[in-house]
Amino acid sequence: MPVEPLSQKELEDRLAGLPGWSLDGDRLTRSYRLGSHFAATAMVVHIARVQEELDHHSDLTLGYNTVSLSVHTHSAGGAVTAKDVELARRVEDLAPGHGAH
Ligand SMILES: C[C@H](O)[C@H](O)[C@H]1CNC2=NC(N)=NC(=O)C2=N1
Repeated sequence: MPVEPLSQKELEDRLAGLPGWSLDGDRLTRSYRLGSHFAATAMVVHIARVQEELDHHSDLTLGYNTVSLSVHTHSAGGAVTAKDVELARRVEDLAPGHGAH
C-alpha cells in the first residue's frame, strides 16, 4: 500500500508527541543512551523484531552504550511518512524496558 509524505504541519504535530525525536534533513532520528553495551545490543535486537513486524526498517546503529535510529520511507521517495512515525512510537514504547533514555 502506498504511503504519502507527511505535510510540514503533520510532521510538526507528530514530532510534538515524540520527545527526543527530531528531523535531520528528510529523516526522523533519535539516539538513546543505555546502561551497558549488552543492554544496547538487546535493544537493537528488539527493534529489529519490531521492524520486521512492521515491514519498515530504520538505519539502526549500535554504539558504545548507545542505539541510534534514522528512518525515512524509501517507497515515498525518501520522505517521512506515517510509517516512520509508527516505528518511532513503537521504539519509544519499548525503550523504557531497556533502561534507554
Ligand atoms: C518489500 C518491502 O515491503 C519494502 O521494501 C519495505 C521494507 N522496509 C522499508 N523500510 C523503509 N524505511 N522504507 C520502505 O519503503 C520500506 N519498504
